[in-house]
Amino acid sequence: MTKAELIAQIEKKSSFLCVGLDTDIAKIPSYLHSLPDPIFEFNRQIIDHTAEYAVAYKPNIAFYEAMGPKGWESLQRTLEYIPKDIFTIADAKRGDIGNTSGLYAKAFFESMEFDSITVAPYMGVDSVKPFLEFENKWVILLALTSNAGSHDFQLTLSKNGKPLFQEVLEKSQQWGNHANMMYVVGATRGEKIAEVRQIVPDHFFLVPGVGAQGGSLEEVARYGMNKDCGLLVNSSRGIIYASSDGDFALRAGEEAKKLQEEMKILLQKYMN
Ligand SMILES: O=c1ccn([C@@H]2O[C@H](COP(=O)(O)O)[C@@H](O)[C@H]2O)c(=O)[nH]1
Repeated sequence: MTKAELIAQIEKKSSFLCVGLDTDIAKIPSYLHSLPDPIFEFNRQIIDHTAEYAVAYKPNIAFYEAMGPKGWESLQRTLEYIPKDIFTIADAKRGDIGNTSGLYAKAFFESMEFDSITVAPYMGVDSVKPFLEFENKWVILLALTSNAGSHDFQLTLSKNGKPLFQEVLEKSQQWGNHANMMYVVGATRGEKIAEVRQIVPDHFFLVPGVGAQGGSLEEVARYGMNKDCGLLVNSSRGIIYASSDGDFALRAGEEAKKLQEEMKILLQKYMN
């Protein structure tokens, strides 16, 4: 998907919502377990009830890998079911020496046809460049993550006085086709989002951490929004596990709608 197509979706739906498909067999209603592909059936119903409010879906690959070959099948079916005008993110957090990264890229961009993949930057330029060689495909680089452990490295100052997340942002601007790069910036990082936005004014951010992790959607929009919106805000558990009963998909739709309504107001207030 192109950047213009993504922006058009955001405008059309007045939404920058990404629904996280962190589908855990232990958490889905037990009556689905007797079906041939319970994970896909759960996702199908979630997609049916949230697609009008969402501009992106983000299956977290760990949840599917953990199920073995059946999990990969559920993932492929889910990807095929997502409407084609909605942006898809493989949250796989890959990155390795060049030839291996090239095969990760092929797996997620060609075999599976995701629009984007999350990539860890810490092996450097040759581990990221292979992902940037695919037209209209996107690398979403981990910059400042939402978890407490981001203090261990990302927020620690290097010998030239800059935090590592800043080095990642600055350095990655020199890598290959960096226009097709987005950055992961956690919603739990508050005002730090403004610092990130200053360094990369034009790039999209994938922002996990609202909902179950407690990040503020208002703060994300206030500090992170740019002229194109520039944000894809993810909520996984807060939407897909809004109910553990037979009304799970309806409740997911209601949660997605609530977020979309807030987003509509925030777009009017902060998009500049
Ligand atoms: O910094 C990061 C990077 C990725 N994630 C992923 O996003 C979702 C968040 O799920 P919630 O249930 O909405 O908390 C999940 O897939 C994480 O692996 C993140 O949380 N933080």
